[in-house]
Amino acid sequence: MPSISASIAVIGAAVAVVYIALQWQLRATQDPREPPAIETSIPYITPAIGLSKHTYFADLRKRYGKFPISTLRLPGQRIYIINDPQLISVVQRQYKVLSFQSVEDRMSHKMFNISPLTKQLQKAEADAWRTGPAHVPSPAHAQFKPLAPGKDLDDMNRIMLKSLEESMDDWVPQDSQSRRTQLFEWVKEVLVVPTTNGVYGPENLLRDPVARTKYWAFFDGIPTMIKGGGFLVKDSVAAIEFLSSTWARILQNGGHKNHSRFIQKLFEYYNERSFPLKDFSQFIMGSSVAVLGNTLPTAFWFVIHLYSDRKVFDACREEILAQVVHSTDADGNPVRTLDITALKVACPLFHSAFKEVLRLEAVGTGVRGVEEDHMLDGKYLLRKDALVFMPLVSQHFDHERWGADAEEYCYDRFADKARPRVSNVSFRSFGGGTTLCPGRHFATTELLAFAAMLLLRFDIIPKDGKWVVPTSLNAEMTTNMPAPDFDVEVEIQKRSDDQGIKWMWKLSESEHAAMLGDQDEHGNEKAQTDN
Ligand code: HEM
Repeated sequence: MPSISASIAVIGAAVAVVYIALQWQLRATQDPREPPAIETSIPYITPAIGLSKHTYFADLRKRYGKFPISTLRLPGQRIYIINDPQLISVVQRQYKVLSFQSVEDRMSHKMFNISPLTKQLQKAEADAWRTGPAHVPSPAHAQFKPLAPGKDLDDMNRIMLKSLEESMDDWVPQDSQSRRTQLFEWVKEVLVVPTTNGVYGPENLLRDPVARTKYWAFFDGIPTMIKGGGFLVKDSVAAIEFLSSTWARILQNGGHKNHSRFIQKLFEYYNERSFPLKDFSQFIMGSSVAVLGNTLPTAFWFVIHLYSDRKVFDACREEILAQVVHSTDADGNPVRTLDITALKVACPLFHSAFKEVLRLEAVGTGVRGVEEDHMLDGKYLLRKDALVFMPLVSQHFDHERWGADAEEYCYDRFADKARPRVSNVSFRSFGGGTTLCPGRHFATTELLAFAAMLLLRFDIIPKDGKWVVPTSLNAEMTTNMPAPDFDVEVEIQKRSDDQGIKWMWKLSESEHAAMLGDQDEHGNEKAQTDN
């Protein structure tokens, strides 16, 4: 029988042989024209472990400096990490070869149980767009048109605002002056219905509390499903089945006509192309992740930053108050009216405080799929089927562009004319290029309106009188805007100067202000009209 030391020697030798073989294989399969490979100390394993946390990208920058582009080799997958803003612009211009559409299609295959026919149809649509003329919209763009500024978006905004207004009287119970609550949970509870009422319209499924419970079960399982662990999150899979079959029943009976233009357009898109109903009702159900996934955490961080610093609170409240019109109703009771459009066009500090939340708190990564071998900027070979990652932290925390205070919350950063102007490519919370988030106008209107309503009518006091702004180190990479690591217990109080006042919230103008980050289809910046 071999001694223990001999066994250890044999195992050690085997490990060494495997290690050398992996190192050899990694080098042999890495084309010298590809970006340099990093994190090769244990080939394939080191980056796989690192990528389990979003903090990995900041960590890589600390260890490797401001590298422009590098390769991470994972088992069966290459990932090119790009930090250089010039290269990011080049990526955005190559939107057909370095495609967001292919990432969306891959994700849908990981989350949903869809038929081979639907996969074929998805591929045919994507190929037709990729090889077609420049003016042909991508499948996603054809589906999400109602979110662009225009009548459909105005209708969505109005329904969302009405819904916010109707729910506001219950933010604190009507027979009470205050309520104690966990802030993130509360924000989610009060915003989920107005947001989805706006997007889905009068027959919104998520008005039903059972459907909302199912949505959260689905959402919580996404990170595991994406990693191929669907069998570990049976509740999520069952929730998808429940929600999508409910959608299928609605659509089968023509119920989409009672929903918003957004849903009608999605239905028309899939139906005209003969996608099976069972499959596309899963996609329609899944759209709720795009709608809510980033919106709800952004609302939480916005509220925390507005209320946790008296200076920010006072400056923003004062600016909004200046837009409030005072009048009386027929019985002589005080009426105050706020035009929500003014929050975008006449409240530069408040608008800046919002953008700064998006800049500072975002942890996500822009992702693109490489459709064919491609020489990026004529310099770096990107191999077919690899992924391109553009981590937000590399852009948002760059001292050269944002200043030495890049890691701090400076609410007036975007309104301060003394600061140098930063390129849109460096502000990536809504993504960039042709795939810039189409829901950004809706989300911005809603979150500014929600925060203004709070500032004007409610005080928020932390449990022990002292604000603790949570970290988000443990957040999943499912969304760009993270959930906090812990919730914050607060008391929400009706303001003493708000008794007996009737509030009117109106939306006078159609969407017209370009968001920071806007770029045209070539990745060039659009003129800024909102600063
Ligand atoms: C604060 C809230 C939001 C944030 C931070 C956000 C952020 C993003 C980001 C980063 C992307 C990927 C873009 C890229 O990589 O180029 C995206 C895509 C998308 N978002 Fe949003 N989003 C928000 C709210 C919304 C809302 C409310 C909707 C719908 C009403 C929405 C609909 C979409 C859709 C449909 C896409 C896919 C676009 C495409 O395929 O071209 N988003 N969003």
